[in-house]
Amino acid sequence: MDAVQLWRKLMNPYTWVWQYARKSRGLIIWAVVLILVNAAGIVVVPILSGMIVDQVIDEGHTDRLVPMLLIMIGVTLGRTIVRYIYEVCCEQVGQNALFDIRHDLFAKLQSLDFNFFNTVRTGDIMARLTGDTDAIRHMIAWVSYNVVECILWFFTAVAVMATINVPLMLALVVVTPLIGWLTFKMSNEAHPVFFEIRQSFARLNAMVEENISGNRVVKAFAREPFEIEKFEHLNDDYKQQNMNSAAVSRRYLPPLDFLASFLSVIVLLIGGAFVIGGQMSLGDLVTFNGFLWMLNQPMRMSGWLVNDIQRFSAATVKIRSMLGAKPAIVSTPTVAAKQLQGKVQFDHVSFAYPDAPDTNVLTDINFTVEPGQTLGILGETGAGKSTLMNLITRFYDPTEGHVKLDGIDARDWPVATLRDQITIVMQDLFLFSDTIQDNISYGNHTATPPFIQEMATVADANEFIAAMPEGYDTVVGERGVGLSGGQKQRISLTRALVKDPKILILDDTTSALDMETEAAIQTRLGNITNQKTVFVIASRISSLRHADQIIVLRHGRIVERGTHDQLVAANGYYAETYRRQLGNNADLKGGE
Ligand SMILES: Nc1ncnc2c1ncn2[C@@H]1O[C@H](COP(=O)(O)OP(=O)(O)OP(=O)(O)O)[C@@H](O)[C@H]1O
Repeated sequence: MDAVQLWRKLMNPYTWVWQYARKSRGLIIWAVVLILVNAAGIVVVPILSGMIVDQVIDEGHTDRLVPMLLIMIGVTLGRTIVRYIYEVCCEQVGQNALFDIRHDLFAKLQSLDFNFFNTVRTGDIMARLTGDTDAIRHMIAWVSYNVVECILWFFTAVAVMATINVPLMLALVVVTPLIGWLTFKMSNEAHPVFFEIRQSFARLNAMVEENISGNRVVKAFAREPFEIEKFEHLNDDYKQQNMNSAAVSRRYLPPLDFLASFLSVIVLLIGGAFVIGGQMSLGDLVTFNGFLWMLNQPMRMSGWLVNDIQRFSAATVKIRSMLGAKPAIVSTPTVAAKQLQGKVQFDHVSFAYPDAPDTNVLTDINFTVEPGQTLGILGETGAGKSTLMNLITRFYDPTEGHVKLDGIDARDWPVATLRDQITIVMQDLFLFSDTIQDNISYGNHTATPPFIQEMATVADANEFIAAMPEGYDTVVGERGVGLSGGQKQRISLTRALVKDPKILILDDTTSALDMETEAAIQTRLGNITNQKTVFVIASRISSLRHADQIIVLRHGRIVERGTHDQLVAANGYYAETYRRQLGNNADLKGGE
């Protein structure tokens, strides 16, 4: 790697963060000006201290004491105010940048598809949105001005000392390369440690997140001690990683401190000799002593600042990797957004999930559903039913063949058009922590209350919602805590119906309901869905029997297809399931 490449690599995190900070250029300019003013003011007190010794104490100009003291107080006060203002400016720049970074991260999250969420754990994502973004804010709001201050103080001190006594200044400065070398070594050692701390924090976060989401399973299996042990293990790892970082600091900070203290010794020894030899006044020695902390402070700070810079650098890697993640499904439409008619064709479609590319979950699927028709899908668990539906909404693209909507490949439609007009009621029911009303109107904010109630009646939800203490205004918890499985299913179905899609996919939507409720819903659904193309995945024949076509999936292939009567006559898996369910429940027979 040549010097230019190395420089680019080192500057990479800063050029990246500059995109976010540069919007606050005005504040940054103010901060820089004020930092310079502060650095200029910092020399006043040591210089005046020396002058007091020489002119007031030594030469007896006592009348100069009060003005000098007043100037010292005034400058110190002024510097305090100036420092306060630029600290506020830097914090503001940091918060502005943080706001935009969080915005971009969240927008990126919305653009990523199932492939990303299948592979990255929620806790890890949360760590990026919290700890990592804060490391960046800390860099802009605190580390940045401290680094500038340290550099300015150091060189100002060196410059002023050079005007007083060059040999003494050189004697002090000669120690600094050693300090630079120690700082550089510490930085090298700290970098991997900080990366590990960050990873460990993400693991801890992911575990806690999973524990909270899965708290019912934990309690049901009385596995709290196991969870605590698992947490302890990760907690211990996090502690250990932080201890490792502290160990690096512990190794380097004492020699750095020692070198800083050594500077006082140099001033006293060499400066003292100059004073005794008459080459320097006592006042100048006092001034030199006053400047020592301006050499000292940057050296002491440098170790900590390097730590913070490493943390910043590790955080940018993680954040940028998420911002750079590419969704597999991208909208590159060749047709304009328009109303779907509802025709769905699968043309020699095969599919394998990206994490298992050699295992076909669907193989050579062919069927056509005309607008307004209903397709019923039956199949054993894991046969590929949900996967089939995920291809219609373009949550995934087929590995082979074409999924066509109104005769056009799904990849040629704008993704937003597909998702807007195709609604899927998933098996994995999710309700937001919000009112039932807002959950139901999630896909259609303009839905009127009478329409919502009408759809809730179709889904057999109106009655139980109305009976709740606050009716449609009842707040349900994350994942619909406080509702039964069947109630959640009915609210999810209402939500889908309120969106009034052209294509409706029901993935085992009524499985938690009793047969009578399910049959009532089916009848009412039949009345309102004659203009829609409907896909029904179900394990109960009663939910499938009225479909225009039914397919049976096994190991990702269509093994039977036809109407209810044809399939019963064919005497295959469908007929066998039908007879078994018929034997178990005389109602089915009655429905014939
Ligand atoms: N994200 C994924 N990555 C890899 N394999 C997956 C993924 N999701 C599902 N599968 C696999 O694909 C196959 C089909 O799953 P799918 O959920 O489509 O079946 P299904 O017929 O809907 O089952 P069920 O009736 O249990 O819901 C299963 O073998 C499953 O393990």
